[in-house]
Amino acid sequence: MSNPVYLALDLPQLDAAKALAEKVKGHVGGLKLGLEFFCAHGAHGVHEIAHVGLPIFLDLKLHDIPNTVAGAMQALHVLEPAIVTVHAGGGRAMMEDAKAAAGENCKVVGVTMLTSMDERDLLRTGVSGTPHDHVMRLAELAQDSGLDGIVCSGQEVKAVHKQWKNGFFVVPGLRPAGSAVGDQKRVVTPRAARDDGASVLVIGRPISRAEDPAQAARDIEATL
Ligand SMILES: O=c1ccn([C@@H]2O[C@H](COP(=O)(O)O)[C@@H](O)[C@H]2O)c(=O)[nH]1
Repeated sequence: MSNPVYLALDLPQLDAAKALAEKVKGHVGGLKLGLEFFCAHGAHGVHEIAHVGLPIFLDLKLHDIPNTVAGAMQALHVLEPAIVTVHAGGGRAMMEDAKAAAGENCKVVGVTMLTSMDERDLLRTGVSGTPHDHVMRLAELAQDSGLDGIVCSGQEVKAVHKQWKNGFFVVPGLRPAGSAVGDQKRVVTPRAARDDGASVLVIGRPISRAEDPAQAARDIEATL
């Protein structure tokens, strides 16, 4: 089985991001580039990181009208990402058009409810009910829209996996036992997420901020 860990390269400096990716490349299965990296370094930065030789996950969380999101997906073909995220809250037409416009080998996954939010945060956005119910509702919409899978927390992945057997499930908000939680609220360990059906384990600070990132990545790999 290939390594399901994708390292989130949330670093402002391109050189530092490249150096980190080179250090851990033997112990992770892919590299995730998000808004912080893409806003700072754009397509050039993605090409630079692609030289490391691991699959690239562009976590851009696209959320706009269908025509605009489809145009953005088209523009990403040249970067050959393995995975791209859109917000499931963008609705059915947006997700259908995003998937139709994606490159042939690119998985499109819908972000359901950010792992940094809990039930109280959800209520403040005007949505009553539990994170579980909200994630299940958006997972069904993403599946009906033809997406490959969703992003959810490790607290929901078991239930989603039961409902969507061949779905592709990306799980961030992962913390090895004893590590700092930071701004994440719906957190589980990497092992628990994998056991519950996660396809990809997204891990950032527990590796990138460790004194020895390669050792931290090895330690996580050993728990899986
Ligand atoms: O719901 C979500 C969606 C995306 N993320 C991203 O994952 C990483 C997590 O980083 P850590 O340092 O391990 O907390 C980060 O890039 C987020 O943008 C998420 O955390 N939750």
